[in-house]
Amino acid sequence: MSLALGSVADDYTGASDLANTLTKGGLRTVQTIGIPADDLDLAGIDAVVVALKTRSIPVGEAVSRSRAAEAWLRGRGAAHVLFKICSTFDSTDAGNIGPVMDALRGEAGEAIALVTPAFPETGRTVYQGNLFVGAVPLNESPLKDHPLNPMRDANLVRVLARQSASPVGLVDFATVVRGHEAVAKRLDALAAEGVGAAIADAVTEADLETLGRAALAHRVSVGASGLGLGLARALVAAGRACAPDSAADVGAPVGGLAACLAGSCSQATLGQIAAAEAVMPVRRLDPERVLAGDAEIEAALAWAGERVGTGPILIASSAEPETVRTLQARYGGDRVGHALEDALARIAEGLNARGVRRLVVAGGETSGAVVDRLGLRAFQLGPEIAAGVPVLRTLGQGDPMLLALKSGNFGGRDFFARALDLML
Ligand SMILES: Nc1ncnc2c1ncn2[C@@H]1O[C@H](COP(=O)(O)OP(=O)(O)O)[C@@H](O)[C@H]1O
Ligand SMILES: O=C(O)[C@@H](O)C(=O)COP(=O)(O)O
Repeated sequence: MSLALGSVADDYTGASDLANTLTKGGLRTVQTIGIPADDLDLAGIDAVVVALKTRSIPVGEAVSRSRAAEAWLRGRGAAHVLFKICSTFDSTDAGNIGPVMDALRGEAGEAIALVTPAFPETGRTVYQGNLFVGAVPLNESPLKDHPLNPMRDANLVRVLARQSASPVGLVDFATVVRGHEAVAKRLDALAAEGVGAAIADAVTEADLETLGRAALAHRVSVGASGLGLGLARALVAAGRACAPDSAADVGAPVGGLAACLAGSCSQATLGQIAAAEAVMPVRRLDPERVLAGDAEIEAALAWAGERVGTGPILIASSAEPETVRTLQARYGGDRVGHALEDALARIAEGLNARGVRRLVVAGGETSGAVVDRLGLRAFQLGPEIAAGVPVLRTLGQGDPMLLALKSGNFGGRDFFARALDLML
């Protein structure tokens, strides 16, 4: 069985977002955590999204892990590999989007890679190479305050050029609206000038269908879920995937206790935590106490143990930008980030040991730490909770669990309650 599409994703929430989009686009999709075990059953599967945790790790490791995942996908017949990045282009001048893209493009023997983070369903559009989040440029959006990768430049041609070894060009909107052949020509012309990557404008799903069709003529592309949608539709139109008619089904209820964890400090997640206070007990971790030792984790687990038997609970480390800045200035951003991710992962493990089988996690890095700590390896896709966030069911690991791994920025104010309603 050959895969119609492979994807290497730079974080776990991003991978579930893409797997959700590919499923909606008609591809039977599985999400794996890292390179799958050899016994993963790929019968009837069109696409595999290999989730890595490479967005905020040293460049060399991000490159080598991404290359290994790409090699695995190619070995399963994937003619095209999408490097799934964040729709808000989360990265720093050191990478990791540019270096991983350069490596995958080199590996694929391609002269140029099409790049677009556009995902109109969640308000991410690209015009003249500038990324908009809703109505504002990226650098005016809440992403300017991200704890790990504050995004302070909306011009992605400039942003990517700082990270890539080759020059970066633009496939502008006027070209995209002329269709996939015009895009293909523009890519060829840029490649002939020695340009190694082109940011492509996209405002609507129709633009992404055009870009998906153009990208499919190459072996590698870089983008968010919007490009995934374009690729999925192009594959179905070309008869290379068979568009199953049944919607994603998460199978029989798993039962067990339910809990939510939040490590994202995005404006969306802060609002969702505030809304959750009305419907479930919420405990806020004290980051200073987390940095001081294990007592805060033990206290949170004891608090949860008294409540989770009668209904879902939420434990959060999330804080407003000013509080985050103060803490980072005192202890260092990396140290704080890792300590809080690790604390929430250990709390997830403790909750699981107390019978929690349904778990909602807010935050990409946070989800990565939790899923790794629980040792989860692969997921089947369930129904969509909000744009970019599906219900996931663990695959091939004994008693199933249900998870929702939410990008910090996604979902409406009632996200936690809504997720739990769909996770039975
Ligand atoms: N109170 C806090 N102060 C500083 N950093 C925090 C706080 N709470 C969480 N963090 C860190 O912020 C980062 C949030 O990243 P992530 O989980 O990927 O969320 P998002 O999906 O919003 O990007 C994590 O490293 C997390 O540990
Ligand atoms: O493309 C997106 O916006 C998401 O799929 C994504 O990658 C989310 O990353 P986090 O916000 O770090 O969870």
